[in-house]
Amino acid sequence: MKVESKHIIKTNNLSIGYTSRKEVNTIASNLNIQLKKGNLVCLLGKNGIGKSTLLRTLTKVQPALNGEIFINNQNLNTLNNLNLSKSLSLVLTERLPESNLSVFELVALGRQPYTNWVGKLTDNDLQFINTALEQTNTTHLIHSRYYELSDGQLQKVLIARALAQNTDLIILDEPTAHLDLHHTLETFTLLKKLAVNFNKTIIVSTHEINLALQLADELWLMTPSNFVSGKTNTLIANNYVNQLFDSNLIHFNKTLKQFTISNSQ
Ligand SMILES: Nc1ncnc2c1ncn2[C@@H]1O[C@H](COP(=O)(O)OP(=O)(O)OP(=O)(O)O)[C@@H](O)[C@H]1O
Repeated sequence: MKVESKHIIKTNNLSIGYTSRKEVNTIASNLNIQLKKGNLVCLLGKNGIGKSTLLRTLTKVQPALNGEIFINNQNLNTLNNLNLSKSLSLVLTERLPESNLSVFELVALGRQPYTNWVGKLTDNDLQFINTALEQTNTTHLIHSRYYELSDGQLQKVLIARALAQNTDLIILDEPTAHLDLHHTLETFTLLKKLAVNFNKTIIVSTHEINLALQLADELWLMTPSNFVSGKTNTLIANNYVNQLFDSNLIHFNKTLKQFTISNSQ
């Protein structure tokens, strides 16, 4: 009998990167990720290290260079788009193409995998949409047009769309990049709540390192030499966190569990 793993995401010797006609640019290789359900994971690493590339590969937005990815024990390559969109939702930072959609219509798109061919929304769909708007504090924007939203408002609406999609796994690429401190905290608190109260698995790439250290159940750290994952305290104790930046300007204070500015003297 085949024993199925409990991992919502599992990778075998995954390599990520880009292929052009002339060459292969490998960003990271031999990634063996195993993630259990119900965790808030923060993916950390300096600019250009490959966080977006990893998230785009895990979500089939771009192909893996090598290796395998399993989502809920199913090989990503064998998942069709409908089943993929019932398994995971994705929040990217890139602006969508210009459109006339209202916030309601944008969030309603999250229900697309569940609606019939006419796309008629049921009471159940409306319930998911309204709850998603409430959870992200965007109900007041419901009639606004996409192009009228600030970057921060749009980010929250896109999170609402992912919530309306009601998937076990939600993957977000720098969701707080355009948010002020208050809204950043609000977003992270919401993500944590979704993991704790609703057993959602959330993977979020972020530069909010100090927040990640406080809130994440697990960290994924990308450095030029390796990829490590694990509980925050274990990674701190094993000196992985302080290797995130090769910089004289900041250092990691183990007692405070924070990066602080280095003494210039
Ligand atoms: N479409 C692309 N084609 C070729 N190379 C790319 C492409 N997109 C990104 N890269 C390269 O891949 C590397 C990793 O980029 P990526 O965007 O994944 O980093 P990141 O960790 O998300 O960075 P940031 O924190 O700045 O958003 C970079 O060297 C980047 O130049």
